[in-house]
Amino acid sequence: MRKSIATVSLSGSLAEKLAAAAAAGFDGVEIFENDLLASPMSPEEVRLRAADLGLAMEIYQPFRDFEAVPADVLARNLRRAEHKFRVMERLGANQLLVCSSVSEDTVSDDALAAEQLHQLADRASAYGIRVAYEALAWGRHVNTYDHSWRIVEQADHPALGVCLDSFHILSRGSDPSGIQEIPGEKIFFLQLADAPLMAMDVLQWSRHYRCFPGQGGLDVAGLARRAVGAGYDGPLSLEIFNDVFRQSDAHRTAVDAMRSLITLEEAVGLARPPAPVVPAGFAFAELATPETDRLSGLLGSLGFARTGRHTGKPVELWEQGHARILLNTGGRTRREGPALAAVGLETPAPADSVKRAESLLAPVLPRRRADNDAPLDAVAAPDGTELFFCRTGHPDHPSWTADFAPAAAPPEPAASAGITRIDHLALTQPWHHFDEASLFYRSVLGLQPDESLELADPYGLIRSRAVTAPDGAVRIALNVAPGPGEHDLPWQHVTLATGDIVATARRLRDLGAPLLPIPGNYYDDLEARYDLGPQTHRTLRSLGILYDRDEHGEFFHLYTVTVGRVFFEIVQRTGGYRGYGAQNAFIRMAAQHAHR
Ligand SMILES: O=C(O)c1ccc(O)c(O)c1
Ligand SMILES: [Mg+2]
Repeated sequence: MRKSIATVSLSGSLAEKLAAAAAAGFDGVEIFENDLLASPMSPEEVRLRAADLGLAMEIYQPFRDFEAVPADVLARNLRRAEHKFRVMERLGANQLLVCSSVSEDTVSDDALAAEQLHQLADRASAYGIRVAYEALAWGRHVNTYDHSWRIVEQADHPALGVCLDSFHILSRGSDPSGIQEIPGEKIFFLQLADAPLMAMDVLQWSRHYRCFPGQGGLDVAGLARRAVGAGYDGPLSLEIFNDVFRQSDAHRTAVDAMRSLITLEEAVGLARPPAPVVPAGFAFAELATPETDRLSGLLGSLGFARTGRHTGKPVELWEQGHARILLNTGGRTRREGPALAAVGLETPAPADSVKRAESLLAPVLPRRRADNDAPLDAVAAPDGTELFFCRTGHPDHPSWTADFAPAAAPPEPAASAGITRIDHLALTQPWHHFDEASLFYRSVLGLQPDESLELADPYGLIRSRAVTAPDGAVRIALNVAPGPGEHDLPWQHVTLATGDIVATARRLRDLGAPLLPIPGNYYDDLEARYDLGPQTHRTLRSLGILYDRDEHGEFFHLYTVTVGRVFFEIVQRTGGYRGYGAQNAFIRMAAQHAHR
């Protein structure tokens, strides 16, 4: 189906919005009236510009407070409408969106509304224009889609239909199944918007918090499926009022928008991009660092051994169990010191992973490799982290590990601390790319986003949302501070799994690992919350291990201090625990501040 976006969803001037929409591959736009009014371009110039960019003028909007009014107000409203029709004629737009009235002039009288909308449609059709009537969720008398349809049906004019907007329908909890009762040719327009589930005034919610489908909690795909099922064949149009998008780069937002629509089309069964290849584990975590001393000391104290050196680049491979860490001194590093720069993901079919990523507009990175290196494809995640698609140690596939020569010095004997693999990675997102990131991981990699959490830090509030493979083999926690401040560059971490946290913790003490001290108050409270037996409570307290549980199992975790932007966490999950110890995050963050 045609893909469209409302200009209100993008930042900048009308010219910039059109350019961004076209560059991202949209077929058309909804022209938001204010964008035209504020533009130095005449309607004719806008029309030409859009045509040059290959963009159709899908609709002109909004026309407000029209229907079910006294005769004198109607006369004024029709006069107002004539002006709009003439502008639309110059613009080359042949549909006008009319929002249900919020005015004090409007009365609750469906017959009157229908009769007046009929008059409007009649005048519009003289210009070759159609009128799409949309029930705003906060409309004074008409605020549900079924009500708007009853009025349109009663008005019975070929140039009058409904505009369905997923936000207005789903935010009120209306049942979208009635959409199938509307004849497809009477659905003139379909606007798609998602939103995070929030308990708040619906107008504020709509004007500030809408987001692209797949980024919030509404079943937008389910609604679109019903409209298509009813026979709707107009464009799928994104109409997103969002405070963050208003100030973000329009080109980037438009790509995010397009990724959302492709994912929605796939969910609705309208398009079949290459299927997602869900990663089967972490191949490695790569830390960019100006020098290796501090990190190699830390890794050694965690029981890692340096097992290889890249044959062509200043990169070291450190291993323990199936956990692999790369230390890269060759890349660009920031003044904050070590940072998580790349992630290797195990995939059964790297070429298919790349195809999926490309079809969802993920930036595929040029291969930076020497001729004799194993081919390794990577895409850039929204925060710039490079994601490599790996097939480690598989006989039918070149393995990235072959590019590493065994370390000159043999690893320290039996230094292992019982770490088996990477459990999860925590990546910090720029605050204005957070929703983009969760959709990216979901659509490009097929990971499932968990619910969004808020974690209290002593100096701020961190929003956190994990994306997880169904089998838990890959988990990535996305964190963000909601505003500027100390957390512009917050910490990232690498979480390592052990099968025996107590044995690992003891071993780390012996190895001199720099562990994060946890306050005694935490353990006093833990005893109040859980009866784990005096012995376990003593052990957790003495080793600085934190504890959590959910309905599936238990979670034990401890932390190292922070080096540069990075720290390590070591965890033991039992019985299928799904979370990340979120309820302990404030203890950890306070301890990190205290330690600095
Ligand atoms: O918030 C509004 O006023 C508004 C305007 C036009 C729309 O299509 C809409 O969904 C909301
Ligand atoms: Mg709308």
